[in-house]
Amino acid sequence: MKTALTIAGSDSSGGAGIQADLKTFSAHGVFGMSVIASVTAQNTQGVTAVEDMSPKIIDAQLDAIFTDIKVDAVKIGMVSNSDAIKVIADKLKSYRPRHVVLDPVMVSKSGYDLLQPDAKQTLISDLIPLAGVVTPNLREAAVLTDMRIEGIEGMERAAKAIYHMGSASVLVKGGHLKEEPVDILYDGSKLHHYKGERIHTKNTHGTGCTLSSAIASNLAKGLTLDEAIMEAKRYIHGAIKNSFSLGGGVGPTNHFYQWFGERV
Ligand SMILES: Nc1ncnc2c1ncn2[C@@H]1O[C@H](COP(=O)(O)OP(=O)(O)OP(=O)(O)O)[C@@H](O)[C@H]1O
Ligand SMILES: Cc1ncc(CO)c(N)n1
Repeated sequence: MKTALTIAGSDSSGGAGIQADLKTFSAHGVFGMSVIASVTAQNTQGVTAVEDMSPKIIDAQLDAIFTDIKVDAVKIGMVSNSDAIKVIADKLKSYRPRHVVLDPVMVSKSGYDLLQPDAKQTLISDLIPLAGVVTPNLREAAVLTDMRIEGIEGMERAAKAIYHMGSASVLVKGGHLKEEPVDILYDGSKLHHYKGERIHTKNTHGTGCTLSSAIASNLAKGLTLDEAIMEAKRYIHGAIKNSFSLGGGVGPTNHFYQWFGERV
């Protein structure tokens, strides 16, 4: 069985973060593992508290996995501070996993800061150069590049600018566009557009985590990056289409509709 590791934050309500990642890996038939970098107290209405794990326990979790198990793909999500980012970068440099998908999580859908402002520079200098693909949303791409991004042309410029920070490729996600949600990849030579059809629902908690974990799962299974993204877009479309209301706020994506029916 292929394996995938998520290095990210825990979402107590199960819609985003580590929990969304592990559900996505399972739905792809990939064995999921986790390194918890932060714990968030969170529900469908917002984040109320965050506690970061110490660099020491992040380091120990990474060693425990990599000294024993072959990791086919790594997905990195919320890592909120510089020290944690540095530990992760050091371990990736020594263990060299084949595929690294970096989702540069910065702000929750409800507006809570998940990346400390002074950690942005460390993310750029230490982690982006180790990524096979970086998957910022519009806002994250704007923060990383200090650019204003409104439409497709801005997304293309941002993808190129982030590529020049050192990652092998960049997928700027268009979920927050006013029009159809097209995602744009720059791989150093070409721009690729992955089109989607907008689904009108309030229940989009965890879409970014789900997409990056689906890409990591597909890479673990041996798909090319282009195939991995196309397949992940198909997966996120179904997961949003079958998303559901849970709690009083933004409900989660649905990973299991393929087995348990169109609606839960
Ligand atoms: N309403 C929607 N209908 C169809 N596809 C969508 C919709 N919203 C987002 N997507 C797709 O979902 C994926 C995640 O994109 P999005 O821009 O929402 O990420 P994100 O902002 O990082 O998510 P999160 O807020 O969970 O961190 C992208 O492939 C995007 O095109
Ligand atoms: C722990 C965690 N990671 C990522 C997100 C995405 O916004 C979130 N809300 N919570």
